[in-house]
Amino acid sequence: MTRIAVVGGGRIGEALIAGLRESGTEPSDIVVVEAVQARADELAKKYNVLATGLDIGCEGADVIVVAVKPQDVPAVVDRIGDAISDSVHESIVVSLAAGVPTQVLENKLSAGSPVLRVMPNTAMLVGHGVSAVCKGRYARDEHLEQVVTIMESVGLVVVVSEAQMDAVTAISGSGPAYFFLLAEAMIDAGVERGLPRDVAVKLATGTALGAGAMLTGGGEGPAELRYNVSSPGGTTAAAIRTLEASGLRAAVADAVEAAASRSRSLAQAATSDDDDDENG
Ligand SMILES: NC(=O)C1=CN([C@@H]2O[C@H](COP(=O)(O)OP(=O)(O)OC[C@H]3O[C@@H](n4cnc5c(N)ncnc54)[C@H](O)[C@@H]3O)[C@@H](O)[C@H]2O)C=CC1
Ligand SMILES: O=C(O)[C@@H]1CCC=N1
Repeated sequence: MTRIAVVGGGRIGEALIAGLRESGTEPSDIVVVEAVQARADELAKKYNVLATGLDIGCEGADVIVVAVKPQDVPAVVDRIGDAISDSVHESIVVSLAAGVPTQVLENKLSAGSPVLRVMPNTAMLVGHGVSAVCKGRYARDEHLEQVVTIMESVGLVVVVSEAQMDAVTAISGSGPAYFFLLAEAMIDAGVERGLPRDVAVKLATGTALGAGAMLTGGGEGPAELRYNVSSPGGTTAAAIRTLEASGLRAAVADAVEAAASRSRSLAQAATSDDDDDENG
């Protein structure tokens, strides 16, 4: 059994714990380290897992998942490094943080420590997460396999290079929010057309579920599926023309560039913190 310590029990830490529990991971194989005591207690109760301090949480952990804000990663990994430096047990350190390069973590740990990055998304909560995994400098293939296996228990996994992580973050890390915004807009538009809100919610969310299943069904691609909805001279063609004229594609491209750019700047923030530590 792989013992997993999740450091940071916020939104993504909880999504991981929930997905792991749902997929059958034993509660005794999960430990959560969360700075806010009330939140730690909440997670411990909800998922029947141990909530503890960082030293005890890291002790004997096979995989230590860092799920704190990017800006907090250097300080937290510093403490993890202290906690595991004397251990004979090898721990893999996995960062979920947007932007932060593996090198920042490696610099805080004993020489040669295996570090990987994973960019997951909140759909882990329902077993349909999408995660991209990349190895740091000292991680070997068996470390990669171990992390891929964990993330596969909560959804789909792709292996990428670290250079691709900003783009991944902008597509699948932040991506659920883009679909949620579209769903909100559809619901509000339905209400504007006179539908009761609960009916509009059912229509929009059920349509999202069906469209998602068709998109991931392994059959036709998105353009082909869209053509099949668009009857000649019909309603869909009229709607799509309006969406295109409103600049939907350009808006999506700009949004993805904004997210990737923000990811790059989070890297700079974490790297400068790292430099400060090393210089001072
Ligand atoms: N929310 C999302 O959809 C995704 C988030 N991420 C990454 O996951 C990380 C966390 O994001 P969220 O969960 O959204 O943030 P969040 O703010 O909800 O959670 C962070 C948690 O870490 C805790 N924390 C802070 N310092 C700590 C410490 N020293 N020891 C233990 N716990 C500590 C905080 O109390 C908080 O509960 C970020 O780096 C983000 O880039 C990655 C993919 C998706
Ligand atoms: O918004 C964020 O910064 C995090 C990373 C990807 C999704 N949520």
